[in-house]
Amino acid sequence: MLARTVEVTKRFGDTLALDRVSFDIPEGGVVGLLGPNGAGKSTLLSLLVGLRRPTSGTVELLGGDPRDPANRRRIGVTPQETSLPSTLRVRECVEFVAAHHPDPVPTDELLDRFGLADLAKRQTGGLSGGQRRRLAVALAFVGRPTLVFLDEPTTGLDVEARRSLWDVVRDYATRNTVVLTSHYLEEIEALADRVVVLGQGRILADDTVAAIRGIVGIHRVSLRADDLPPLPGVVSVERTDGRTSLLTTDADELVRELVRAGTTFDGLQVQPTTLEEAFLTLTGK
Ligand SMILES: Nc1ncnc2c1ncn2[C@@H]1O[C@H](COP(=O)(O)OP(=O)(O)OP(=O)(O)O)[C@@H](O)[C@H]1O
Repeated sequence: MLARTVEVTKRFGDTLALDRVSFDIPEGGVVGLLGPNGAGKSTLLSLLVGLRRPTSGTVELLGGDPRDPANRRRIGVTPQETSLPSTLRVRECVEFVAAHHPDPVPTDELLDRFGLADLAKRQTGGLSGGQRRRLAVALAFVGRPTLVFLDEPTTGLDVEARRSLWDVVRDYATRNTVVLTSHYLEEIEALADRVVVLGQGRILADDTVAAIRGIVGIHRVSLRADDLPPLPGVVSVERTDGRTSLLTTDADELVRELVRAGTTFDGLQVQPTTLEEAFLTLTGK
């Protein structure tokens, strides 16, 4: 086990950012943390990497305290927002970080791996947002970390840059371990086998990507009808202002069944649900 939290709660004043979160990071592969804005993903990472202390509960990193520098030296982190000294050149940034590690990746190799070789001499202040983001992610890998934490690593990257970063992460995770956060199931699907879904500070699901995909495939079908026949895949029903709203795992089949049953209805709408909505419905909160 590389890291774990046990019954971890984190409060910021009145805000309950994490609510009794227990979660393990075993060795090898990619763990995806998925959740909407404010779910607690960044807070969870900040506790795991020793930047913050939990209000209660315990956090372990590499068998010890995440605040111990000896443990932190073996991890790599890219926070959600990074500021790079604007007058330093790209190569100088990498060399600066490399100087803090006993066995860093050679600078040219790292720049090449992250598609930064042509930018080596540029000052970071002149880089585009996406180029800066790529450098910030690259810096997490300089020290050959056992465990890498990436908070929304591909924010601001174009499709090509995103795909090539995915390749690097995937390759790294064949020998080491990566934890990454994202709002997008697609990103996690491209990289991780396991997804931990956070919502309102709680773990809503911890499962394979395939299982989570099934849950997120839920749609909201809403319509006006007096009487509804039994319908397939329905996980919840709400009635407001004369409209009925059904959450279903198979919207197509539900609509076919409505027609087949000769139901009288109007105002039909089919919408994808948000992640949060899908999970909150399923967990009955
Ligand atoms: N330093 C802080 N002071 C006060 N509240 C905070 C602080 N950091 C986080 N929070 C609150 O804790 C909750 C969880 O925030 P967190 O940043 O962990 O969410 P997130 O899942 O990373 O969201 P996002 O996807 O927007 O980055 C939010 O309600 C946030 O407003």
